[in-house]
Amino acid sequence: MVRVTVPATTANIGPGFDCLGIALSLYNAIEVEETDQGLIIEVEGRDREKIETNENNLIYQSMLKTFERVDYRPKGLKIKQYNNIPMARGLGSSAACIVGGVVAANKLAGNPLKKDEVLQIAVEIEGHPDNVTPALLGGVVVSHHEKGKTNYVRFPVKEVLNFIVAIPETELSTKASRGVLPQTVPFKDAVANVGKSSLLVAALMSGELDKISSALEDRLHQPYRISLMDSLNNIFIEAGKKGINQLFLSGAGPSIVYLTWDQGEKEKEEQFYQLVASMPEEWNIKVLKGDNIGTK
Ligand SMILES: Nc1ncnc2c1ncn2[C@@H]1O[C@H](COP(=O)(O)OP(=O)(O)OP(=O)(O)O)[C@@H](O)[C@H]1O
Ligand SMILES: N[C@@H](CCO)C(=O)O
Repeated sequence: MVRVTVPATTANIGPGFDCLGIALSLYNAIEVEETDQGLIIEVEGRDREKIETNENNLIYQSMLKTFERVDYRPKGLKIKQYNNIPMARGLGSSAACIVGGVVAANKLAGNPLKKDEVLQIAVEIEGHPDNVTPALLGGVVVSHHEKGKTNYVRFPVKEVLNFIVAIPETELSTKASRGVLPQTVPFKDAVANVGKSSLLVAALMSGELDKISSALEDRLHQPYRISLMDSLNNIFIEAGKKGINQLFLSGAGPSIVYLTWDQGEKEKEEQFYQLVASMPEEWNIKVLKGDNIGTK
């Protein structure tokens, strides 16, 4: 029996659209074993009622693609999922399934694939690299996929960083959230994002955390996405008025991350909690750390 744990991930981190992601201390686990025949899929934990337990299951599909790639044919499979990452909230639930499935299948086949080959299959399935790269590798990953190849640089996420994640009950699929993005943007907005995402990566890598606040502004996707949910709009506007600037939409949303590192921020953190609690929907808050291990 093979057991794989995969971290949640938060992608984009504001301006790093489709190219920046960080692994977080919230995990899904998958247990897989070969059987004599058939397919059994059991699911425990979050959102279990929304998950297909037949051949359409995303973990199974990811395993199948991997087995085909390495020419391995198990007679039957039993898959057990233990889910803590909420689906369709911007925390990389599908990425965790895809990476977990590919890694588990590779292990059952005797590990014929190297890590970068595992990553390649995961990116092909997910369609963008910014969740699956930190899910597999842990840490902060800057990635770009073109001409069938994913180039990336990975570095550790600083221990001092806290990721206060506000998760609404409302779901927002990545597909729907990508559907509201513009085909073109003003040149000045593109230039601003290049500058901000470059500054953000440099600050996260060097530890010059005081540079992060001004580097989190995004003009390519957040302005269009936060209009999808009144509370998202209200939280960003009200937080800005209170000088709470280290907020970003987690991946395609709707979860929001408040990035903190300074013990002196306690009052602002309390104001953030109160702001989220004042929203009409049910929001759940998790205080997470970065994960530097990735998939185990
Ligand atoms: N834990 C899971 N178990 C099985 N299938 C899943 C799981 N999470 C996601 N999926 C599959 O992936 C599809 C997309 O999932 P989801 O809506 O979570 O998208 P996503 O891109 O991962 O967004 P997010 O990052 O918000 O989770 C789902 O419709 C489902 O088929
Ligand atoms: N970069 C992707 C992240 C999805 O989690 C998006 O924003 O659509």
